[in-house]
Amino acid sequence: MNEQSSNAPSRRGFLIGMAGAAAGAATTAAVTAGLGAAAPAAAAAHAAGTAARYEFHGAHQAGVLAPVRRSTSLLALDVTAQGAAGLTELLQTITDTARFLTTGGAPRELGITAPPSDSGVLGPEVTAGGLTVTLAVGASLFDGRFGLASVKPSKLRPMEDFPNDALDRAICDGDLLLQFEADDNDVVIHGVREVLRATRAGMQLRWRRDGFSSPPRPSGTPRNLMGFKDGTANIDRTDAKLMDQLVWAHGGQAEPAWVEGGSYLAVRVIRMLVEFWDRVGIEEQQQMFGRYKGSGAPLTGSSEFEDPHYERDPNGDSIPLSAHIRVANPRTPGTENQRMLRRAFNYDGGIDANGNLDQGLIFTAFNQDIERQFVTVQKRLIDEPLVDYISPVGGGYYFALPGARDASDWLGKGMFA
Ligand SMILES: C=CC1=C(C)c2cc3[nH]c(cc4nc(cc5[nH]c(cc1n2)c(C)c5CCC(=O)O)C(CCC(=O)O)=C4C)c(C)c3C=C
Ligand SMILES: [Fe+2]
Repeated sequence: MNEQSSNAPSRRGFLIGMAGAAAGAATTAAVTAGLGAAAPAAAAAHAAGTAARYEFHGAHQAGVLAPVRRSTSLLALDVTAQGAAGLTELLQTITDTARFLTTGGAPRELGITAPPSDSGVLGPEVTAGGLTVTLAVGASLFDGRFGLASVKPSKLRPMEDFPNDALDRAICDGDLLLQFEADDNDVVIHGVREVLRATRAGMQLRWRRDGFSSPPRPSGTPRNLMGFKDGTANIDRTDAKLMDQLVWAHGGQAEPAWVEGGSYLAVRVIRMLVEFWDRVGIEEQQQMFGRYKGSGAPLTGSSEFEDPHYERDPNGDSIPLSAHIRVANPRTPGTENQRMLRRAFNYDGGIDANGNLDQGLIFTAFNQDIERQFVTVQKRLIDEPLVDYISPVGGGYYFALPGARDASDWLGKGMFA
């Protein structure tokens, strides 16, 4: 990793830099955003020109339950470090770098002859900027290269092709997935650059997709690029009991002990055929989702956050039986434990070879059990009318590691216990 490049700081040197960083953080006007009140805190801090900060240490990685922020980058990587020792050093370096970036502070001075220790993209002082860095592992990490085959999370596997998928395998799976998320693009890009710089000899980029979330237009939940509010009926991330039932994996008979506090992450890069979609009448669009485009209200109601009433609409006269929300969550007894924590981002990839817009959704969802939740729901959605207007092209299944509990801990340590 870093010692391969004479310009890059060693891990030990990097840790020395941390001391300055921590001191610097205390002098910034940072707002430590509690997870529950994080969205208003982040918005207020942003308006005031100060930066939100999410606590790096804890039983869980902060990026899982933090509110969706405006900018994200997902990077899938393959590990090139050798053996358990090489992987250990890589994970420690990722942890140390993420700890510094999400805390903020002054980068280490290396003297005038060496290249600077930081790109300077954020100026002389690194702002936390509402950054979270979430590290997840893919099934291929457990293939035997690192002696980890016996501790693989039991449900982790490469992502299969579903009917109607058009997966480009070059943008699927990977040993690791890193998700950077922050209030602004420059904070995300800075984070990506610094983590890749520190780990250049230990891992290789496999695919990357950048995304964004819209501000409320005009209020409530952000909109996707089909113009619908996306995230309205999500599960309540501030409900700790619910998160224990639906998001956090638990070590025990079915899972290795180290997975406690982690979560299965489904990522789907789903292209939207926006040129076709924009020619569909509003009535038909709303019937496909089961919600009003303007307000986000279910077609059985009038305000965004009221529940759809399927019991009053058994034949689908208001919300068709094939509507996206009705198929995804029929709200029938026995389907409650299929719910998942969705975190959707829009992407704009420019144009394709035919001159069509390459836009879509980076669908991400955290699950306690990827089979019981994401896979079950995805199978139900196979024949929904919306499939004519979308094309899943990439993604994968990953396991978001439990959090680093303190400054001596590192992400993934439990796998080696
Ligand atoms: C397998 C899971 C899901 C995939 C893949 C998925 C893709 C997808 N979704 C939208 C737009 C919307 N989805 C909405 C709700 C919704 N979607 C899923 C699951 C998947 N969606 C669930 C579980 C739900 C919640 C249903 C409920 O509980 O009522 C909505 C409505 C607003 C909301 O609640 O978020 C929209 C809009 C797109 C465009 C898309 C693929 C491109
Ligand atoms: Fe959906």
